[in-house]
Amino acid sequence: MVIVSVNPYRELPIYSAEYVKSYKGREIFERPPHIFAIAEAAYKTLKQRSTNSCIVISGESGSGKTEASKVILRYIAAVTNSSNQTGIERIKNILIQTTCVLESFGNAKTNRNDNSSRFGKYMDINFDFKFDPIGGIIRHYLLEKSRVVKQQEGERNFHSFYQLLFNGETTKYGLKLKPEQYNYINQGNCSKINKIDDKHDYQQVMQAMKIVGFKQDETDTIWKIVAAIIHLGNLQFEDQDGEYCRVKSTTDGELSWLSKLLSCQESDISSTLTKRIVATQKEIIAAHQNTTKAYYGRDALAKALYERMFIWLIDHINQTISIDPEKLDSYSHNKSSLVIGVLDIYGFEIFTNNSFEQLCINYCNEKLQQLFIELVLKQEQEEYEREGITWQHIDYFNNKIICDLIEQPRVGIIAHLDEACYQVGNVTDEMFLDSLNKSLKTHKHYTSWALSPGDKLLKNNQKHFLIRHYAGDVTYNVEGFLDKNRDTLFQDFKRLLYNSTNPVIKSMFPEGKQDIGVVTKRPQTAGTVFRNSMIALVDILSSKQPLYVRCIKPNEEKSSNLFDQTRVEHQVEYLGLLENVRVRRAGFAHRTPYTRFVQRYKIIDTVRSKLYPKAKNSSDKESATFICKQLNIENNVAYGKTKLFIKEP
Ligand SMILES: Nc1ncnc2c1ncn2[C@@H]1O[C@H](COP(=O)(O)OP(=O)(O)OP(=O)(O)O)[C@@H](O)[C@H]1O
Repeated sequence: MVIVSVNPYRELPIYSAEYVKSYKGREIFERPPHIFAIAEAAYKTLKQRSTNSCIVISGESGSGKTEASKVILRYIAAVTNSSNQTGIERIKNILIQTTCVLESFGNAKTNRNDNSSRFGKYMDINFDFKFDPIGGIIRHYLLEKSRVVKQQEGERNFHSFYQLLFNGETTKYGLKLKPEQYNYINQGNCSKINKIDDKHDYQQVMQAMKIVGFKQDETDTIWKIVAAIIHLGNLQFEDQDGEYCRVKSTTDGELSWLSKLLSCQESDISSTLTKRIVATQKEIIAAHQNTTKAYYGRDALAKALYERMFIWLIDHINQTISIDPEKLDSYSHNKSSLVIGVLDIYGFEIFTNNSFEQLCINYCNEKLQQLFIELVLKQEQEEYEREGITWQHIDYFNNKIICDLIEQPRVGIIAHLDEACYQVGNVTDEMFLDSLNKSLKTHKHYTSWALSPGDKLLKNNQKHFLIRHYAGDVTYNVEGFLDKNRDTLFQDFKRLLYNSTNPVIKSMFPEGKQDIGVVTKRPQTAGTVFRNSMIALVDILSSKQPLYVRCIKPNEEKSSNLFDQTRVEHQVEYLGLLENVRVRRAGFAHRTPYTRFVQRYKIIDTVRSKLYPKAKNSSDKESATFICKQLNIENNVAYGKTKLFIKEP
């Protein structure tokens, strides 16, 4: 089942209680297309067939995925349990409020969307045997943490930073300067934007955190971390003879504020930022860092702090909403609860400068498109062939070749990146690009400046490679790829924060417990972790009955050139919607095994119903044929080997 949702970019009066009522309990074909209809279909799948389903929301950045996911959550909350049982009401409320918290810490203004999700989210909602929500679990995917220290022109850091700076209580965090004066906040030159009221949003987040169950000291710690990162960005180093450096003393006392906010000793912070503890076979020494290395370490610390805090937030939410396995017995008959999953993940994006994160985001969208092709276009057509139904094959572009290009072991882009990261010696981003060029020079969906110097997208971009994605060509700048893939946080920083006297901060860095000199296993690279998480996500989605929301970003009001393909046409094309309609129109919307069909509809067989189960002498297929004849729907059905196929009325 697929619904196409075009972002209206304005409030429409179509989500009211009246609308909920008009979709509740209705079949999908009874009412006009609506996100509520998809949510209702998922809920019906659960109720009528005791089958888990998932709603996959996809589309490019800014097409309305997050808004659609919120509409779905609100609908499910509205149609379930109205008897006001406190436990269920509490869960429903928390599920809705988590969105507000996650948007504050995981969303940011980009050049494509003022409220863009910079992480992926998959939420399972658990239902009990009365089909009421009893809990849930959120899985998260790669937060774009590089944004914490670097933003492109016209973009902002995560909303949380501005919510803290504009809420009027900044003095308690030592934030006395204007937002434009903080280095981690001001790079996009747009701290304040018209469409977002940060002060108001801060109040809402505080309220939501309370409802979700954060204790006061936990909420305080979260904002202290955000404030500490802002201070960290203004911390400067001064050179001492080219080899050494020290923290520059400033009038704003960043170091002392960092100490207060992170509950760590000022001297420990300073030495961790300027020295690196190295254990040799004989001794443990503190190696001095030059300013370049110190700034690198400072940025790594800021990114790690934010990422760990974000993961801690989600873990904490999960602890509040996840169902206790011990109690599953009282919720369900078979020790497992029924589930509706909702996937809202970052959409396909092309910026002026695309980096490692865009490669991951666009790879994720390739995987989702592949799943759509597998489930909606490929399997559908294969089923007709398997069942022996006459079928005219409908062609479509299969993007598996692009998924392979990125994810294949040994030869894919991620494998090349890992290999470059694991090599000893001074391996550079350019060397990684060379290895791609050598290995992928004949690949239809890969090129680079060295391979196609005449390509207009690659002109003068010697450090870029280009992937011909299903949704368009994207050039990626390799600068920083190795570093982002290694994703190293020095043990010194983990030790520093593990020794914080704030228990929440301490709990975010458990590896800091390790003694100096202990050799640990090499962690997986960011690229491999992401690839594995995408493969696992596809497995989760494939195990459920999928329903699709395909979001479309509308055309600009003033389209620049009438002869250009419009943005909507482009999306319709790459999303494979035309092929989807063709398969659907030529095919059969409903199918059911003969046994189940006869079991359910034998009552309609007025001639022979009294004879059941004796009419079983005839096969289920014969009985089904008989029933269809009586209903006079023969022209709309096809008889497969094991299933009856029925067209839309
Ligand atoms: N159904 C809707 N009604 C009104 N406005 C909407 C609706 N859907 C989206 N919008 C508007 O479009 C903006 C972008 O939508 P949204 O954040 O849901 O996009 P997205 O597809 O999740 O993008 P990203 O991939 O960047 O996270 C919203 O902030 C809102 O202003």
